[in-house]
Amino acid sequence: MSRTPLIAGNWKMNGSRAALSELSAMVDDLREAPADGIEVLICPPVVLVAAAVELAGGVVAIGGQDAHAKASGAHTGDVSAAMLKDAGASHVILGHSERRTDHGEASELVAAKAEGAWAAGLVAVVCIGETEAEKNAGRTLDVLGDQIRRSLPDGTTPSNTVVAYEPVWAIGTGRTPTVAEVGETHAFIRRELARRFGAATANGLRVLYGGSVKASNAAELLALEDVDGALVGGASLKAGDFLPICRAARA
Ligand SMILES: O=C[C@H](O)COP(=O)(O)O
Repeated sequence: MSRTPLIAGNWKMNGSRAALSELSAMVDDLREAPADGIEVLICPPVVLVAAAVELAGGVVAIGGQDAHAKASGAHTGDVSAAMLKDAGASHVILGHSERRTDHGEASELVAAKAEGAWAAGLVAVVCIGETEAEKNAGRTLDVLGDQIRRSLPDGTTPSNTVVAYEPVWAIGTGRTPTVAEVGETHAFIRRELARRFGAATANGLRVLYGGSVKASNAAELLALEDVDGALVGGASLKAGDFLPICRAARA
């Protein structure tokens, strides 16, 4: 089955209204020379989502970086998926390792948030990944299998969910697994998805790789059979860094 590659940028807690000029540069470039057959998504801090949607003009999809599981209520400081949808977002990142670490988010909460995202009509980009200690203990596949079982709700489909594999130790460090390791891990994830949701769903689900993706390593990672795009952090902040990654994705 052919899966449309998705190149997603996660700005994390970076950016300001002035930084939206980088999004404008991405949009202008992609409008002039469309990356045919590729979807491009930028997830800015929540306060910039509405402005980003306007600037993106449908050329680049805009998403949030987290959302509460519920649609509304007494949850000071939180933002719901319905609010992101209302602001024009189409996707939301859930269960990023920084949320799991900084806010103690467990896989069950991530699954509840995914259901909340679906109810609002957003695509959930659900993140999984092992820590360095787990990798060194030889537990990578166990950890990923467990996160797939508990973070992805029944009802996961290729149209409501994207999976992002991010080895925690590769995030923002400049270190990545070897290309062969990424290929093997993604093949494992695809097999686990098939066990959980059946072959047809697993073959349709996009599985992104994230962790120190940059222009110089994007092509070899994105050429792998089971890698359907990238979740890019640092290299998504500047158009000059991000656009070459988009161009490296196979259509
Ligand atoms: O969500 C993005 C990832 O955490 C990757 O971040 P990075 O590209 O800066 O390593």
